[in-house]
Amino acid sequence: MKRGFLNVSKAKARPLGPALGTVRLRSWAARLSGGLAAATAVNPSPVIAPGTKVEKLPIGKRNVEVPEGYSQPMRYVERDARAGSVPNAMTFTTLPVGAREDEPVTECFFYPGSKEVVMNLPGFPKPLVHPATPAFHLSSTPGKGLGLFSTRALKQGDHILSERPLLVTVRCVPVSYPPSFTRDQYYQHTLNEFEKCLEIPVKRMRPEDREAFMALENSHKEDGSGPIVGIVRTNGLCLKGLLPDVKDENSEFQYAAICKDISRLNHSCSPNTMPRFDMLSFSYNLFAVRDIAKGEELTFLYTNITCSAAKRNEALKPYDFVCTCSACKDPAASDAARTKIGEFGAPPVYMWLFNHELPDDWILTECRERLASIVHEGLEAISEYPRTLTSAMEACIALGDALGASEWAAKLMKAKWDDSKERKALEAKLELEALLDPASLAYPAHPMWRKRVDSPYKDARTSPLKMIKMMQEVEALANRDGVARPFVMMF
Ligand SMILES: C[S@@+](CC[C@H](N)C(=O)[O-])C[C@H]1O[C@@H](n2cnc3c(N)ncnc32)[C@H](O)[C@@H]1O
Repeated sequence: MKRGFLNVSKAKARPLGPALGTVRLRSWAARLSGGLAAATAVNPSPVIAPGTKVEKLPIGKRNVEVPEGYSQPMRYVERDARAGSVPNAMTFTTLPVGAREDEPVTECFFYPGSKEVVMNLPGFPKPLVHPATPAFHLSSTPGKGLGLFSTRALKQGDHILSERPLLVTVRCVPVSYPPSFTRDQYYQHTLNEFEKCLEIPVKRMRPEDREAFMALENSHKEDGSGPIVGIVRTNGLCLKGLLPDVKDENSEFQYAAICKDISRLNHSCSPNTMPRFDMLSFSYNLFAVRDIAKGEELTFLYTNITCSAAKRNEALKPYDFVCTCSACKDPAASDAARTKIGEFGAPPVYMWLFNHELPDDWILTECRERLASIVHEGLEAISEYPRTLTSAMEACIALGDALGASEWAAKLMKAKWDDSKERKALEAKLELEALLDPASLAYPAHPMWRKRVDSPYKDARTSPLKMIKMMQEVEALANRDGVARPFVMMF
């Protein structure tokens, strides 16, 4: 599954979707000079700088000849698995290091530093935790090939499966090439070199894992992709959090993960499941984003689903199918609703907090309307859903309404697929659990507690000093716990 959202805005990049098929390159005119990065390569230009041009790998029928003699020699050296990355060289490794034979493992093709990001996590590797009773099975589905189906009725937030990916790989390899290459030759050369690199982790896989990997769907058989790159482009999920020193949120999406089961999920523009990656166990957990009936097909989003049906189907072209979900079949009303949800995001609680020209119930009315629209469109999987629940919960806290806040906290608790920084901050302090109880001391201790009802800024408009203090307080609240929450101020 390709999740083609590397080159979209931050807000749209948030939903974790399937993704590959875009490749981050330095500008075409600049011509890459770094060598292809194998385990021993020199100057692999590993982490592409923010702001560099994003280009899509080719799709459709192609047959491009590449002159011989420009392929980088691959020298691949096995080192002690416990050893870290080699500076300026890509790393092939198996995680977790030293796993038992019956423990699932992931073959990795990493930029320098990514192995350490994982290995240095306190508590890594945590064992996988599976649901007590199996919740899915694999079966064929008319017109879509294989797919996953529920084996029992599932409630929103139910855990469906856990799995370590078969492969985690960088989404492109920088290659060197002569100025005489055409753009098409350059793309083909990139695909050839990427295939050569990926042969290494695939060869390293356990035989049963290699068999499962090579049996995955390939929708890139005619565009010049080799068999492994084709499988990666068809089945890769965007994976973030593996780069050291990330400054640009979009550059986090430089890895793709290919899974035995999750990669069998078919696309829907109103998906009923969402995976969340857990770095400590190095595994995906798949959750139901709403109630699912026994026997229903489990689905996932391959692309941004808050745009028009025409744009979605354009983005789905690399997967070689046309979506026939109800929103695509009847886009008139759905297109407008989805575009609105995508454009407006979650209701801006920090904008309302001290804006006393807006009524006290303004934010909750907005949240309820937006949630109704999200649920109507079947978009619970997108980040706006938990963010709207968070806005509603925080609004109640700011109004001193612990009972109301605890009801929103219970809804937010079920959104277990939410992997936002806000959610991680709540989880780190076990705050969400505490907020489930309206009598909890977590309420009076909460930084937003009664901020709106006890606001000293009701007459801020008449005092520039108060206005400045108010802006500082909003900023401090929005950026608490080291998390930069989106906030806007409009007065
Ligand atoms: C990641 S695979 C999903 C599993 C795949 N059906 C299989 O048999 O392994 C992606 C491929 O599944 C098919 N597919 C996924 N979603 C689909 C949909 N909504 N309608 C038709 N085909 C779909 C397309 O062939 C696509 O290239």
